[in-house]
Amino acid sequence: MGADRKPGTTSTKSTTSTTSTTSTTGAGGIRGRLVDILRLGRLATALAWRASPKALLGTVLLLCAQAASTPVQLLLAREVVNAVARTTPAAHLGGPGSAVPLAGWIAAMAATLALGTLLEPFSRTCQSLVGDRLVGFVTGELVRAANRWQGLARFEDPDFADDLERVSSQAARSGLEVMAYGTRAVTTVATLVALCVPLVRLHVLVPVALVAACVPLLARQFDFQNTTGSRLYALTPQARTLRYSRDVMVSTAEAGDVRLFGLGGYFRRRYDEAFAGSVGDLDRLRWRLTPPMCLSAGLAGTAVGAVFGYATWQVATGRGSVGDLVLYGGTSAAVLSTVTSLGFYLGFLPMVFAFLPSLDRVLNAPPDLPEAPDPLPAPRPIRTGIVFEDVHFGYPGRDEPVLAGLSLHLAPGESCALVGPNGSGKTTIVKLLLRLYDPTAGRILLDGRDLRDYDLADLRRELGVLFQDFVRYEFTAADNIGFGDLAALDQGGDRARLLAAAERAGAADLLERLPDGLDTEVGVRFGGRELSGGEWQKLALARAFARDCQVLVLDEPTASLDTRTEYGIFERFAQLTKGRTAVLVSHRFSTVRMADRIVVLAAGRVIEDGTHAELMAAEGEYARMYRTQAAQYLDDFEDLEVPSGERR
Ligand SMILES: Nc1ncnc2c1ncn2[C@@H]1O[C@H](COP(=O)(O)OP(=O)(O)OP(=O)(O)O)[C@@H](O)[C@H]1O
Repeated sequence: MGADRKPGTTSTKSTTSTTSTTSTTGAGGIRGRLVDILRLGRLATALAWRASPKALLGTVLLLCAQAASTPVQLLLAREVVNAVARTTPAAHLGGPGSAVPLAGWIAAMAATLALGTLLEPFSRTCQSLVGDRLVGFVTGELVRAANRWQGLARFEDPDFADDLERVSSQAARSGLEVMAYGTRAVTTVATLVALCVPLVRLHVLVPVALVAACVPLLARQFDFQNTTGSRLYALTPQARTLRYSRDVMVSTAEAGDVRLFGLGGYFRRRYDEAFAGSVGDLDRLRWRLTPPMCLSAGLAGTAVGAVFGYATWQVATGRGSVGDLVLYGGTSAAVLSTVTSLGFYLGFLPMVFAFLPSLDRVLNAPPDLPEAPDPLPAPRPIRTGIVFEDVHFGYPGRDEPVLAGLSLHLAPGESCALVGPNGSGKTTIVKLLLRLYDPTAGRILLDGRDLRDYDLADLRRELGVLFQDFVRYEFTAADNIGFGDLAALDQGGDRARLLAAAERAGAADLLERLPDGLDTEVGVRFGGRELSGGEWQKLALARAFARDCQVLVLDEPTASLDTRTEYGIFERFAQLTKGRTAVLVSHRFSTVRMADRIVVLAAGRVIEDGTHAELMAAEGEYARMYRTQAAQYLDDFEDLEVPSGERR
């Protein structure tokens, strides 16, 4: 689990490991940790710089200017007070005379104050600009990285899901935070030194004692930020659970179910419990860290009071001006607040650095499927077909195999239906054929060469697919079909091609009914026209048909179609799959019968293989399943006068 991974470490297991990262634990020790921090700092600043160089530069400069303003203001305050004192009967309290008149000091003081106040909104604006651009930039990089992962395993890895959660929740802005908190920490140290200089005039031990008294507070501040940051990191899996519980309650997809079953209150309670668990944990930690922080704050405050008392005594005994009193009092108070801020900024950095490795792992994750060094183009035409050769497969993170020694040959141009009980491995075979996973053992050959030898993008261009859980793109109907072949959309919209694909999928009548035909926005998310389940499936089927491919994979292609539409596809199936190798997965025997050949699976193995007639004659598992299927449904289907030449 992600929680077990130490914050700040960049080494990780399996698919999420990166070649560029180094472990920060073990032999490397502190040196390794420092090297890692430097590398991560470089990554973060490079991202922030690439997102918005001007705004980032502006932010850093403004933060430096803001840091300089406090000591300058205190020095000017001293001069103003002294100048005022010199105009009173107690002129000696104003110290030695100055060439600059009182008005000059007041103007300088007012200008510095105004400038300090003015800088703040500018600084905030610049930080917001960098922050927004950085989130956009990092999201762009994330999408780019995600496009390099061509398989599914990484998306199903909970560790990686935690990393993605961290990237979206915390790490996206980390480039800005490293820059902003890093700059603030450095400038705060500079401010601290600048504040200590005038205090030396009071007594050389004063700044030393004051800083020493503030160090415990600095340490406690750092500890508070650092510890809560680490705990937040460890709570990522809970954060994901929370997000899921929230999404279930507010998403359109689950809205009907949640209302019908009255699950709103139940999910609310689950959310509240999970939230209370996470927040309670953080609360306890914060309360535990607060008393030592109070004690150290008390010590630091006492030290400031002591400095002020000492300065007052000095002035009262004629060893300083009233301006000095303002300067020393203000400076010692400023030292305290500066140290507090320094602890805060320094404490924030480990938290930022804890989340940064997730960003690093996600952005630099290597391709998840091995790529051939010299990949072959996909064969055109396919000559000998597809062979599953003693294929074994188990999903990552699951012990039991799904396929155990599956062997199967799909001849070119042949249509093959996979049937079998739920969980027998039909969809898994399809996913392996599409190379969404690689077999654990054995090979899948296309024209005698392992699928892994081919250029993946080229291979996938030859695969048209309709997934069982097909995607409903809430764009236009044209987009839903054209996503099957982007060229049909890119070329200013090859409408004829889109319409032809719709026609093949039995979606022509649907397009006629839509108010703007192909240009109708579908789905309610953006106020488009909602479609029925079957209508969505027709568009998804059209998407599969839109691709000029040699292999067609249809997983439950008719599950939501009405009998007549299914029958229409049945009638034209031979023509639709002409010249293509087709793999059909279905529980509907009316669909299964469209195929030239039927392969029956059980527990990841082929138990029967033949045509419908052969398997019926064999009186085996297929015949039994066929007869068990709802007789009424089959009767309805057969009533639709199937031309004898079409039925296999
Ligand atoms: N992404 C996954 N991660 C882990 N296990 C999975 C995953 N997908 C499927 N499985 C498991 O693999 C087995 C085979 O699933 P598969 O989807 O291939 O079956 P199927 O024959 O297509 O089933 P159905 O008829 O219900 O669609 C099931 O036991 C399932 O729990």
